[in-house]
Amino acid sequence: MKFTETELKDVWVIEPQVFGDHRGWFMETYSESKFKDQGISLDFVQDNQSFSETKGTLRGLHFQLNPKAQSKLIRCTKGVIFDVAVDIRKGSPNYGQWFGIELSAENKKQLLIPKGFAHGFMTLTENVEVQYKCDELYAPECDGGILWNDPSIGIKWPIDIVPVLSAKDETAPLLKDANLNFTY
Ligand SMILES: Cc1cn([C@H]2C[C@H](O)[C@@H](COP(=O)(O)OP(=O)(O)O[C@H]3O[C@@H](C)C(=O)[C@@H](O)[C@H]3O)O2)c(=O)[nH]c1=O
Repeated sequence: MKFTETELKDVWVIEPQVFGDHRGWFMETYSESKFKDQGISLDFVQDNQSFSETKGTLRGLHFQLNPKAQSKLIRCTKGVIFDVAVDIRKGSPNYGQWFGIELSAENKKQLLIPKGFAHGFMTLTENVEVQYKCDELYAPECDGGILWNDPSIGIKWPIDIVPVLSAKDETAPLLKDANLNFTY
């Protein structure tokens, strides 16, 4: 398992060791001890999976507020996504900055997004499955969102289209108007 910290402190790209043989391949997708060796200690309590039919579907940017903030370990198990983390911790030197990476069933990369970050992804193929682990349970009363194309963040989404969005995501607030309770 290879861990690479991104230019956004605390956001990690994790690449598995893939063992191939005549049957196919095997990989570990999470190892408590290997994460701890990197100084990353998380207690995952919920696993999620989503399916998006249409290329250009965008889910995000989402977070849960304290005290139900979530760290997420994200991977794409079918198709390709552009996965994005935005630092929304007030007082962080990277406040409002984003990191994006292609995750795919083929490249098997994972993105680790800590508490205090918003998360979103755009599907770059049809029929995309995304799976992620969370270290806090779903708490709809703490649900929060930021508009996917907030110009103050300036995410460069790879496909220049009006994406397929949920009704909630279409009307999400700008970062400057979002109700946030994360501190750095
Ligand atoms: C996130 C979530 C949703 N739900 C329900 C609520 C709703 O009726 C339905 C669909 O929820 P959403 O529209 O919020 O699903 P979605 O837009 O896929 O939300 C997800 O987006 C990505 C980017 C994330 O980072 C996730 O944490 C989550 O916010 O599923 C749960 O029951 N448990 C959960 O953990």
